[in-house]
Amino acid sequence: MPKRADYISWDEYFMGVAMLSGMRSKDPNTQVGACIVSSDNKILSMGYNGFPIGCSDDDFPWEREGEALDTKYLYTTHSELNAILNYRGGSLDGATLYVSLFPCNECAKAIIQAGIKQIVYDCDKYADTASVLASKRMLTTAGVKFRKYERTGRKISLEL
Ligand SMILES: Nc1nc(=O)n([C@H]2C[C@H](O)[C@@H](COP(=O)(O)O)O2)cc1CO
Ligand SMILES: [Zn+2]
Repeated sequence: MPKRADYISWDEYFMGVAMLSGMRSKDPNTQVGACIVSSDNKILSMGYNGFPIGCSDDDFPWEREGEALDTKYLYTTHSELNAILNYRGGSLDGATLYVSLFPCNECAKAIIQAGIKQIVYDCDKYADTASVLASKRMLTTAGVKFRKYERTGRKISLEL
């Protein structure tokens, strides 16, 4: 009997895990998920965007606009940083980051400093912002490769 032919690819698997992780986010506007993978295809860590541990999802603001202190932006940890910080195994040198939204400049710094060498991203909806332009400049200069995830159109259902 031949092996199954319709199994998911590595890219579908890791981006799928990143997106599943993003589904844990409480952010009402943008849910982001990240998955860090070793060069031999082992999942090392995952993360999603949210407030730091101990900072209640119910007490801190989810607003996008208003006084800076009353918006989420000063308080959220991005999925990529959470994935880096969640890793307890040692070095991330040479790893690949799968992320559902292109990393900002602050996460780019953490990615570079952690030794992550590739990024596979899905959405790039903030491509025109200074944050993402600065991010791409740093990543390119530091030799971190990035490529857009190629959607296959395959429906992956988790209905149980
Ligand atoms: N790469 C990213 N990873 C992230 O985890 N985030 C988080 C921060 C916020 O919680 C949310 C963005 O909110 P909004 O401005 O689209 O309503 O996504 C944002 C970016 C964008 O650079
Ligand atoms: Zn970020």
